[in-house]
Formats: sequence, C-alpha cells, structure tokens
Amino acid sequence: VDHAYADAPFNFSPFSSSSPSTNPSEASPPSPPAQEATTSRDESWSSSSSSSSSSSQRVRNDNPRTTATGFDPEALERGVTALREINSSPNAKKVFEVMKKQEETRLAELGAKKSEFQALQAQHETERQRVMYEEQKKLVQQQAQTKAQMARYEDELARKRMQAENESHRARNQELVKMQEESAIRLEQARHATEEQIQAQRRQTEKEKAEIERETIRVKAMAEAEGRAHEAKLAEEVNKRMLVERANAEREKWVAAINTTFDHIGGGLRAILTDQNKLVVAVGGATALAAGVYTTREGARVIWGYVDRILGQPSLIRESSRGKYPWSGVFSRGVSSLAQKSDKAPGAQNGNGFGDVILNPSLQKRIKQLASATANTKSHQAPFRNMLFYGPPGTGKTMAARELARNSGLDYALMTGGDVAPLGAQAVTKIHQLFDWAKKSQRGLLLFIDEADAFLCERNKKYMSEAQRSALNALLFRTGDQSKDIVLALATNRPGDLDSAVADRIDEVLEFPLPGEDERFKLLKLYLDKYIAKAGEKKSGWLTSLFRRQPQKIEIKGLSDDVIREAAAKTDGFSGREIAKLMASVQAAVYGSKDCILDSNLFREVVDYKVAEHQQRKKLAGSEGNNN
Ligand SMILES: Nc1ncnc2c1ncn2[C@@H]1O[C@H](COP(=O)(O)OP(=O)(O)OP(=O)(O)O)[C@@H](O)[C@H]1O
Repeated sequence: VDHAYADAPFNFSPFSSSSPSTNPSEASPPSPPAQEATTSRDESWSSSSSSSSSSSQRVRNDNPRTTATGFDPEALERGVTALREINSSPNAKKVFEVMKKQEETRLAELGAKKSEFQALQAQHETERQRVMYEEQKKLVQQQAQTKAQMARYEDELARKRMQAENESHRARNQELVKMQEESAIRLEQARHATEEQIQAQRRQTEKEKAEIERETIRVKAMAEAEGRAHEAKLAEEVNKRMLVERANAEREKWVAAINTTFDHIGGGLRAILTDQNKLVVAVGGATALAAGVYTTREGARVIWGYVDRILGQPSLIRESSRGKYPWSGVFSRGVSSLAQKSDKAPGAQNGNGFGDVILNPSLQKRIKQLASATANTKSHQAPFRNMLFYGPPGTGKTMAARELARNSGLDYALMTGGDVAPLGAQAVTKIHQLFDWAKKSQRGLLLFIDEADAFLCERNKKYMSEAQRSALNALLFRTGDQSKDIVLALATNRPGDLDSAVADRIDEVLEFPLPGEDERFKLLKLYLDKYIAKAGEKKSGWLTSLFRRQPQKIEIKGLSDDVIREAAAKTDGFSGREIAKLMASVQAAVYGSKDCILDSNLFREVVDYKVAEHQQRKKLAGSEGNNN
C-alpha cells in the first residue's frame, strides 16, 4: 500500500500526466473518486508489489528516511497529501475527468498502435505470400526448364537414333544401287558387244553396197558427161554459125540505111550549100523556131507574174472580201450578197445587224458607231481612223472586224502577224505589195492584222530579226500618214507588246472582254440553234445536197431557257470560242447517243464536264505561269 501511495503523486497528478507508463496496470481505466480509489489501491498492491523494486529505482529520494526495514514513508506521505489536496480541491471532479480523458486518449493511441501493428502484420503476410509465390514461380520455371531439357535430350536421342537408322539405310541402299549398277553395266556391256557385232556386219554390207553404187554412178556420169559435151559442142557450132549469119545481115541492113540517109542528107546539104537562098531560109527558120518557143514561154511567165502582181491578191492575205482577182471579186460579192440575203432569214442574225457576233451592249454600240463613222468617212473622202482590238483569245475580235467592214461598206482583208516572220528578206516587198493592192480597192479596205503583236512588237527586242524589223518599218512607212484608202485594224491579246510607233497610229482602242452572263446566255442560244437545232437542215445548194450526206436531225426535249441560263451562270470565265466549242461537244454527245435526243440531263452533263475541264486548264496555265 505504501508503495502504491508513494507512486501516486506521479501517476495520478495532473502535472505528471505527460509521463507515459508502460505498466499494464496504468492502462486500466482511472480510479473512481476517493473511497473507490482506496479499495483499488489495496487490490493493486498485490499486483504492484512485484514491481516495487523496479518502481523504487525510478523514484529519486535525496534524503531518505529509511526505517529499520528500509521503508521510506515520505513518498507515501506526499501521495496522501496530494490525494487530500485533490479531494479538498473544488476541481477534484475535473481532475478526474481530465485523467479519464487522458486514459481514453491513451486507449485510443493504443488502439491506433494495435491497428498499425495489424497493418504491419497484414503487410508481412502479403510479403510472405509474395515470396512464396515467387518461390513457387521459380520452382515451376525450373520444372519447365528441366522438362524442356528432358524433351531436348529425348529429341536429340531420337534424332541420333534416326540418323543412325538413316545411315544404315543409306549404306544398304548404296550397296543395292552398286550391285544394280554393276549388273546393268554387265548387261550393257553384253548388249554393246552384240550391237557392235551387228553394226560392224551392217557397216561392212553398206560399205560394199556404197562402193558398188559409187562405181555405177561414176560410170553413168562419165557416160552422160561425154554425151552432154558432145551435144554442147554440136549446139555451139550451130549457134555460132547462126550468130555470124544474123550479124552479117544486120550489118548489111544498117550499112544500107546509113548509106541511104547520108545520100539524102548529102543531097539536101549539097542542094542547100550549092543554093544560097535555101541555106539562108534553113538557118533562119531553125533560129526563129527556137526563139519563138523560148520567148513564148518566158513571155507568158512574165505576163502572168505581172498580172498577178498588179491584179492578184498578195500572198500575205489569208482571207478577203475581194477575192484573188478582180473578176473573182464580182463573183464573191455576188455570193456574199446572196448570203446576206439568206442571213436575213429568221434566226440567222442576232437581231442587231451584227451577224453572229455577240458582244456586250456598250461594245456593240461602239462598233456600230465606228462602222457608220467609217462609212461616212469614205463618202466624205475624209481619212480613215485606225483601230486596235485587244482582249483575251476567242472573244470575237476577228468576227467583229469582219462585221465592221461589212457594215461600213468597205472591203476587208485579213492577214496574220505570224505570217510575216517566215518571209525573211521578202517581207518588205510583200508588205509594199500588200499596201499597193489594198490601195486599189474602190470602196476602201479594212486591213485586219490578227495576232498583231507577233509582227508589230517593240523594235528594240533582242530576238527580232533584221528582216522583221525592216517589215515593221515598211508598215510604219506606209501608215505614216492618215489614209483615205485603208483602215488598219489590229487585234492582239497583248497590247502592251506593240511598238510605240504602231500604238501612235491607233485612233480607236476597243477592249473585247470575256462575255458576261447575259452574253453567255445569248452565245449558248446562238450555238444551240446553229449546231443542234439546225443540225439536220438540208443545205440549200442542189450540188451540196447531191454530194454531201445530210446530218441526222436532233430532237430537243425539255431544254428550257432556265436550263440554258443555269449553264450560262456555270460557264463564268468562258470565252466565246469556248462556248462555241462547248455546244459542239453537246452536238457530239447527242450524235454519240442512241436516239439523237438532246435533253436537259445530257446538256447539263456536258456543261459540267466542260466547266471542270476549263477549271483544270486554268489551273494548269496558272501553274505553268508560276513555273516560268
Ligand atoms: N462574241 C462572239 N460572238 C459569237 N461567237 C464568238 C464570239 N467570240 C468568239 N466566238 C466564237 O469563237 C470563234 C473565234 O472568234 P474570233 O476569231 O473572232 O476570236 P478572236 O478574239 O479573234 O480570237 P484570237 O485572239 O484567238 O484570234 C468564232 O469562230 C466564234 O465561233
């Protein structure tokens, strides 16, 4: 009891609560208030008595009051005092509660430690399991290895056994083969011996036979040769005799003929030589005949060249309303006036007096004004105004020039700039010839130079030949003054390339843009009419209808203006030429179909295809342009 109380101030004091106790009795719940604590102190004595020696070591007593038995009651007294203080303190209850809480905390800590310990145990268990699993795995691997080794070993054994068996089989087979070969060789040798004997006999017989035959042939040949030689000898003698006879006869004949001729000539010559008049007549006649033939031929050539130069159309002109010669002009004018009359048939014109040319309204108006101005210029004997048509290819420049000439009452002639360069040194002469010819036109002439940039480009350009430069100078010379006979109309896709002196001679510049949607619609309708609707119409001339096969008539189904307008919208960027070609493709597609019917589906199909083709071409041109 004394010991318990000696420890009490340390164990139960609220000030010693921080000191942990390892004694299991300290882990028990805190003692209830005073009396209960006394009883429990009695009970705990027995249990704590055993550990008294160890507890006493922990208490430091500097001045022990030891009894004879060695007991120091001081600690006990202090404990009692403390207990009394506690009991007398008004906070006794609180102290116990605090102690109780401390105990609970300690219990909770112990619980946490317990679960920590359990977790450790579980971890240990897992580790153990893992090690066991590893061990098992190793074991299995070892077993598998052993098994594989066993299998390999068995396999090795089996292979060796088979090898040995094969070896013995091969040896046996070799032996057999050897034996068979030996027997075959023996048989062969026997057969050979027999055959050789037979062949030797046969050879002997054949040799004898051949010798007999050779002898026979030799005798026969000798006899024949002798016969032939004799025959040839006889024939040769006969031929020789015949040839000699024939040659003699021929010679005699020729000698007689020559003699007769010379007799005649000699007689004639003698007569001419003896008669001076006859001699003069003969020599004069022969000379006159030769001179006549030569003069006629050369004269005809010169006269024709002169006529051609004076009256003929210069070779530079590709197309002209005047025809090659003046008399052919009468004919061609007759034909063209007839054609104009037939053009007046419904549908032949586009209703604006401009044939088949479809241009945007402002350009068309301008050309009309120019046409009437040109016509008035001629009637008033005023100088003509030169023109330049420029724009993308296939926009109707040539067509417009032709129509302008027709509307202004002028003749027109068309040449291409590209034709000048190949003429070389002759170009200058040809240009002068061209202007001389043009001046002869009674009505005035519109000289249209297509692809003008090929001929009239800047003179300083390096690649321009001397001849080309001279030709350009000749043209500049001929067009230096305002002319009352010739209207110069130039067409080009690259107006910037023209020589500045040429540009200076231009009075009117007209741009031919790509057709707009309205124009495309009109162009589509125009070529639909030309290539499709009129495709099967009979040609007017009886000769034509007699000799030419008439094309099949095309039936048009459901091709409304809306469909054509849709196509016009799709063909943005198309030139007039491209639209004409598109309609030609439509015609080809219709002729390619079974029943020769054009419906909106087929039309749309061709249009789409052509539009895609156009885009592709544009892309290619773009990429080529980039490459350059
Ligand atoms: N405005 C248009 N109206 C009707 N058809 C046209 C028109 N433009 C072009 N075409 C068609 O294109 C073809 C070529 O026209 P044209 O020769 O007049 O063009 P261009 O501008 O002179 O071309 P390039 O510059 O290539 O010589 C004509 O035969 C015609 O079928």
